[in-house]
Amino acid sequence: MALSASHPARPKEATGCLVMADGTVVWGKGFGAIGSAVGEVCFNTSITGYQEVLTDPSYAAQIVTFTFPHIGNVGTNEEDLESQVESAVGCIVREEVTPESNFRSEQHFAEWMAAHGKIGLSGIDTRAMTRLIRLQGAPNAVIAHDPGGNFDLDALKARAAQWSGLEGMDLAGLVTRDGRATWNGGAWALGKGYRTVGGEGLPHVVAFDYGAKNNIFRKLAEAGARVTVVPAKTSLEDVLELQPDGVFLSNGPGDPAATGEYAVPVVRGLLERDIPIFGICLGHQILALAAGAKTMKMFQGHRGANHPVQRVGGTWAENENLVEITSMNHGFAVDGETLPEGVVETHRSLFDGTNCGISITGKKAFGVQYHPEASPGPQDSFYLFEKFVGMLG
Ligand SMILES: NC(=O)CC[C@H](N)C(=O)O
Repeated sequence: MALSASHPARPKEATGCLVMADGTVVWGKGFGAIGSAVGEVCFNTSITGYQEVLTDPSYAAQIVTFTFPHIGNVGTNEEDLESQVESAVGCIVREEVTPESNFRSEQHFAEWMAAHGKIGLSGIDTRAMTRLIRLQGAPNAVIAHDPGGNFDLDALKARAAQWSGLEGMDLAGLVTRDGRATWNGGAWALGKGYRTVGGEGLPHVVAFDYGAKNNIFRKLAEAGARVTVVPAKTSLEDVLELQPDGVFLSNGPGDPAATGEYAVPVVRGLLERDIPIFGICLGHQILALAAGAKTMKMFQGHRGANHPVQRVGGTWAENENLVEITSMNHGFAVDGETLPEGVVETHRSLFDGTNCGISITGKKAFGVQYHPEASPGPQDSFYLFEKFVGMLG
């Protein structure tokens, strides 16, 4: 169904809609949870991994448009969840979800969406939606599903328009875990599931959970670390008491600048004490803020599994110019123009030149804007986990 700002009448068969803050209404077929949810509409160009994308907490308060037309066709399973906490509120897809066809599937995608409280909208011209986001920026919108087809468009529009948007929003505090945990999950193998790794005597990584994807902790553990995961608001004293050999800063949702009250000062304290640090995505942004740089909301975020990133210097100079194909999911970025002295840009996006990595001169501290843990996505950047754990002790 085409996009229109003219409030087209509801087609008889429409059981779902997206209503944007400017009043644009898109009709489709609803699936998954019944009800409505507000969020920022983004697009993701990954061809595989919809279940991992939809359970990545970095997507909290977002509605994901999948550019790949067939979503849901391999069903869902319990193993491919990246978290159990709040994540994407819904998704927009081209084709109606078909019966699942995969030997690993345990549940139909639409049932899984319903069980996880996520709203789906199918039959949408996702190319037009993507073009709209590219040309106008990511809109705030309400996604709604009602099998009876009753929608109060004025109320939905008002809700979308009144929503504050992601800028300035602190969501990491919302999706983080409550308590401290020892992480010992490792790599997955067919028929065996996730293996158990870890143990005493290994370098100790204290990992902040700002809304982490499970595969990050698996990769750290597989690289040979003993991993203790701590909540987002853990104090500097509590981290130091755990005697970390290194500290990891995870991905997470919301505006990085909104973590300035809790995460940024703690990371500044860790930097002052020369504790090795590795940050991914939100963690990268927090590291940059702690080092004195600024972050900004991007006009268009980066979300997909084929984003080329070039190594441009810093501690990576030995492999300068090499390109990594990366998995990404971010709508904010470190402003490369604001890097203070002593903070070196290590990676840059080949799509738009935005900052994709930093390292801190004279310290074992670095971060990348992309997702080296993949899940979904290419595995070019797994080396970062080994690099970090190799620095410790
Ligand atoms: N994946 C992430 O950690 C996202 C970081 C941040 N919330 C952003 O959108 O830029």
